[in-house]
Amino acid sequence: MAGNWKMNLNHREANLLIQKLAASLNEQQLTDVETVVLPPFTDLRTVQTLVDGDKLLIGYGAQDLSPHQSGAYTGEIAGSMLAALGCQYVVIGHSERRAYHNEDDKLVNAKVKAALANELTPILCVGEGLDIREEQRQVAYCRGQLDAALAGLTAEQVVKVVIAYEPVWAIGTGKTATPENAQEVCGALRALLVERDGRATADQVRILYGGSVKAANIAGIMAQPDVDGALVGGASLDAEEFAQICRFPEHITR
Ligand SMILES: O=C(CO)COP(=O)(O)O
Repeated sequence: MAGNWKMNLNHREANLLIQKLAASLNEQQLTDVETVVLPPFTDLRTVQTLVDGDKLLIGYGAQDLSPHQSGAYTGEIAGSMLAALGCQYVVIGHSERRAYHNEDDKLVNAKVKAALANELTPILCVGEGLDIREEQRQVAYCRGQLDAALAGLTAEQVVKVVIAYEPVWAIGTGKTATPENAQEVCGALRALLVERDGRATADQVRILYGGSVKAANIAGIMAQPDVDGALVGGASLDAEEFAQICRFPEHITR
């Protein structure tokens, strides 16, 4: 379960949210469900200090990285810098970056390679806009995005990638895809991985769903065979709500 904080919470607020989250989830729950936060860059040192100091079983990562290793790229953050801060994950190709920063498939592919070169796990986002959904082209569109993002990667590298299917029309809108909508595309993405690298590789890759995930709808989404987790935006800013999402196995067995 990964919480994408987007451009919210300064480092003091981050401190508070991590402490509340740690208090809401016991060690068993954090062992059963891998829990990850993805704060703004300026919060990462604070999160690292808390996680290390209190030995919290909470993973963390960044929301973007530069495709370059170092050099004259004003305003950019290199993968090696994130790794040095103990990050395990980095979001790549979020629809907000594709839309507001013109990130295309080629750049997304370069960023995936930069993440892997620095031993960071990419959380690679794909997802269709409303126009594509209305034309019922979501499967082909998302498969195309995934194929382009993974270009040139070996099967060994592909197993290290986490994929997040986030339909743009469901992000921050309160309109969650139905569990069947999520399964349709997540299943098609896994099928592409089978075609590309074989069943054994495809089965090891974790595929997340994202878009208006809340405690109230997580169980239905997680019950789908090709959904292995969630990428949560707004609801991850509320410690108790995010903790409830992370406790989803209890909802499923109930
Ligand atoms: O974009 C998202 C996570 O990356 C989803 O955001 P919301 O959960 O706020 O819809």
